[in-house]
Amino acid sequence: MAEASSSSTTTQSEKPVQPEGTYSLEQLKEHGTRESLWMLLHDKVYDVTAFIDEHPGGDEVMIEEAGRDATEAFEDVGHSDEARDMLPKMLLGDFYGEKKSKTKKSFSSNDGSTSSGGFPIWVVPVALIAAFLAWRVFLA
Ligand code: HEM
Repeated sequence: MAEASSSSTTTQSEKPVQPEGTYSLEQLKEHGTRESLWMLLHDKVYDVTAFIDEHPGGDEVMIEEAGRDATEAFEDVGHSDEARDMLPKMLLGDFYGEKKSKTKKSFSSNDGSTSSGGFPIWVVPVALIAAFLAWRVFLA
């Protein structure tokens, strides 16, 4: 009854609210058997349970890709337009969140690079010494 959700102090600090009709990796993983088989193709989640036995490429490959991102496998086969036209019927919704369980891909800008605005501090004295030596050599 009480509809007092004005400025609710949500204690959900980490996770943003998942939009309705979207499916997360966790949900996808829960449907990884032939009893209930979901797969992710091009950021969309499909329920392919009823299609497993009808799949011209066999059920094994489908089960292998169950509950995960099957985009690469699907594209590697070079499925026909006919195959792609079957997809909308099995569509559940959009994918939500990260596809992989957070792979650490932090690019720590390595020192030593002369990239814009950041060269090692020792370059300055070395350059000065080199300049000084060059000056001496040419004047000698
Ligand atoms: C819902 C998703 C999928 C649909 C609707 C689908 C549909 C089809 C269809 C219609 C074919 C017949 C050939 C064609 O028209 O391209 C086929 C063949 C095949 N599919 Fe799928 N497929 C799906 C997912 C997958 C996945 C995830 C794999 C994993 C590798 C896969 C592997 C194959 C293979 C190996 C063939 C046999 C190709 C051949 O013998 O020439 N399919 N699929």
